[in-house]
Amino acid sequence: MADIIIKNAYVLTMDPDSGDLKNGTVVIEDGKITEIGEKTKESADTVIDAKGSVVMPGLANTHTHAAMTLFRGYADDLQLAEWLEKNIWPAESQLKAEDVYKGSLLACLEMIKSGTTSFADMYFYMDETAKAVEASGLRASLSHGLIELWNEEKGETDLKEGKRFVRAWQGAADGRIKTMYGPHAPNTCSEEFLIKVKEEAHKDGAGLHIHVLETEAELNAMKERYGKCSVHLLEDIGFFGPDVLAAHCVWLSDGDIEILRQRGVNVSHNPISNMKLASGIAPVHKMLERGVNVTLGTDGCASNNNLDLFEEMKTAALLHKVSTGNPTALPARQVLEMATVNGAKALGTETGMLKVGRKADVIILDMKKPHLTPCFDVPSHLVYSAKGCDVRTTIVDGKVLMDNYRVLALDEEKVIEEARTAAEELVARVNA
Ligand SMILES: O=c1[nH]cnc2c1ncn2[C@@H]1O[C@H](CO)[C@@H](O)[C@H]1O
Ligand SMILES: [Zn+2]
Repeated sequence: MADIIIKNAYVLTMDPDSGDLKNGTVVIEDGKITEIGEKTKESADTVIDAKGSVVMPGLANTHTHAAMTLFRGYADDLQLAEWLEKNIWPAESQLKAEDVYKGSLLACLEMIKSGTTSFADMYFYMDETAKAVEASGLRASLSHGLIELWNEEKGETDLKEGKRFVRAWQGAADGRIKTMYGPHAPNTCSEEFLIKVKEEAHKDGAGLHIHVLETEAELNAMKERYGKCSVHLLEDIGFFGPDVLAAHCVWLSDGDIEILRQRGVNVSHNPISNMKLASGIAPVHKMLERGVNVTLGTDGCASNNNLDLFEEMKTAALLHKVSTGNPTALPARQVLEMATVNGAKALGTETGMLKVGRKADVIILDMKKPHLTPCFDVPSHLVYSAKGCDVRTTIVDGKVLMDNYRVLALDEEKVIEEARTAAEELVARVNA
């Protein structure tokens, strides 16, 4: 007997070896997809009639700072340096562990409700984010942010905490939690420090999550300090490999793109954050053309201001059409690939496709809505018309976290209320 059968759905597999099914069935057992077809002979405890719905792989948010939900709308319409150094960092200095728990739990709730089933995070008090992931049922790759700022002592302290975190949580929550090292950026960590972090990550078999060339200011600072850009510095110290997740990658030269491709680096494109902070436009069209694994991220809620990957998909598709002057750039299916298949590859998670043997991270979208009617092309609707709130059911690791808009994994009202109170008290401490 299976655990879950989803029937009568449009099945968007995202599997290059098999097409979509207009009216199909997905069977889930022991956390995995065991059958996909027109019909099944199986029976199951839970049978979901998905008539008028689309079933597809859950989305992967490859760059966020979950607890920054607490700073949603806190410091908008500012330059990145002023935003980060004058507003966000002083506010973060007042953060307590329990704030990070409440903010992360709010983020998990928002992700479950908008179809994101896995995410990559870099922040502080990461035990709390890990506990929130554990409680929520989501899948995540978590790292403690290392901001050395050329202070050797701070570097040591951060790295020690990063290592403790990696060792404490690697493979936790039935393997739903993976850990990474999170050196913040090449302009906030020294060359020597980045080398040390890379060595520790290799020793522990953990990945590396880093911001790269987000702003022109970073590019200029790197050229001044080292006579080369961040990508060349990281290349020269042997930092790059398929275990690296590089967020932003806005200010790339063609040579940089070639390095990222050769090293199999995973790029997290965050169009909304880049547009909001006016950081620039990442050369995503070129990267994809050359075969770089480009994925999608929202960045934190202070620079987005939500975690809805459906919004991110639409923004990516539109931004690269207007920036290349080519309306055929980033078509809907390619954008969906970035948010599913490519994201899963970057996080190393055996998800991202509906395929027999893959882990069952699955979402169901309700298509019987005014803004989704009529429907000639499902991928096109998912990118250009749908919103996260059209997701009615979210399944991770074969467990139903939200059933027909009802969140089972968390107490929704309590999570919202506690995060709201924590955020207000935090801002009161900052202003005191
Ligand atoms: O877009 C961004 N660029 C640079 N830093 C960021 C961005 N968003 C969040 N953080 C900062 O990264 C640290 C996580 O370890 C936090 O200080 C967070 O505020
Ligand atoms: Zn970030």
